[in-house]
Amino acid sequence: MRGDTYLSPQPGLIRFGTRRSRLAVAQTTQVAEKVARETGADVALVTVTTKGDVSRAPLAELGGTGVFVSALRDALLDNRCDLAVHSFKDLPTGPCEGIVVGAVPERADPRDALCARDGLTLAELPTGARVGTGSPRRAAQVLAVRPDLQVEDIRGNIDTRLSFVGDSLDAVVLAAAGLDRADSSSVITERFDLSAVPTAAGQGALAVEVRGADSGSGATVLTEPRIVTALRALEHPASRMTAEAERSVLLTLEAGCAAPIGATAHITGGKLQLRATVYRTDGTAQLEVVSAVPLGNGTAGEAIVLQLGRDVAGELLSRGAAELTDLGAVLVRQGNR
Ligand SMILES: NCc1[nH]cc(CCC(=O)O)c1CC(=O)O
Repeated sequence: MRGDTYLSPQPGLIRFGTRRSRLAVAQTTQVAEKVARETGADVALVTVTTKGDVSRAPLAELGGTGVFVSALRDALLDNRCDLAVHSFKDLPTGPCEGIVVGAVPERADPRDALCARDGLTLAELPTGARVGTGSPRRAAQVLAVRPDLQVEDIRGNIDTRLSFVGDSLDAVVLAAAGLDRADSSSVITERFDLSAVPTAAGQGALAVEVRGADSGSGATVLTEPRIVTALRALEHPASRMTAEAERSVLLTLEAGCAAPIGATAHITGGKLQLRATVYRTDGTAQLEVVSAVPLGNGTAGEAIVLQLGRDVAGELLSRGAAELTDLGAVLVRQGNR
C-alpha cells in the first residue's frame, strides 16, 4: 500500500505495526522503546495505511470503525509485523480469529480534556459558547452540565481538531491521553473528573496484538521466546483489568462505537470498581450503575473481570438503558485521531 514501510522478518528484530497518524506513531514508538530498553531487543516501526485514514467515504460504507484496525491486523497476519499497537478504545469488542491481545501496557490518563481558548474551563465558558466534539457521549456530558452551550460536530485528527479552537470554536473535548502522548498537554485547560465525566471504555489504554492461537482453555499459545519476553515487559495487569471490565460492558450491551456510554473502572481499597453511565444524547437524562468485585492479591481472573462488566450492563438494561438511548449507534463518519 502506498507509503507503507516494509521490513522482512529477521531473527532478533521485533517489528511494531502502527497507523501513520502523529499520535499512533508517538505511542507505538514509546511502546517499542520500552521493549528495547527492558529486553535489549532490536525494534523497528512498520507503518500501515488504514482505509479509515485515506478514504473520505462514510465510515459505515467502509465497514465501521474496524477500518482503523483491520489493515494493521492484516499486516500482523501476513507477517509484515510482529506486534500491532492499537488504542484500546478503537478495537472492536469482539474477538479476531488468529489474533490475541498479547499485552496491555500501563494505561495513560483515561480522562477527557477540555482545550479552550484563553485558558477557560468548562464552567468559565461564556453562555452559548461553541464546543466541538464528534462523540455523542462527550456531547451529552457537556450538555448535561452546560445546556446553554452549542455543541458542534467535528472530525479529524488531533491537530485538525485543535486548529478550530479560537477560530470557529471556543473549545474542543479530546482524550487527555492522546494529547499527553503526542506532547500536546500544554493545550489542555481542564481535565474532567472521571466521576463526573466517565470516558470511553479502554480510553487511555493501548492493546498490543500478536499472532496467536487460543488453546481452548483461554490460555494463549505463543511460541517465539523474544515475543513472549517483549509482551511480558509491556504487560500491566491493573491496566488490563480496568480496560477489560469497561469493554465487557460494551460487549454485553452490543453497543456501537458511537453509543453514548461512559465506562470507568479503577482499583481502590482492594476492589475492582466499575461505573458505567448511559446518556440520552441531548444530556437531559442519564442512568448510572456502579459495582465492584474484591481482588485477591491485587488481581482478579479474566472471568471475574468480564462478569463484572456483564453484571453492570445487565443492571443498566434492566433499568431501561435501551429505552433511554440508541445503544447500537454507530458513527456515520468518524475522523481519526
Ligand atoms: N476517538 C479517536 C481516538 N482513539 C484514541 C484516541 C486517543 C486516546 C486513547 O488512546 O484512548 C482518540 C482521540 C480522542 O478520543 O480524543
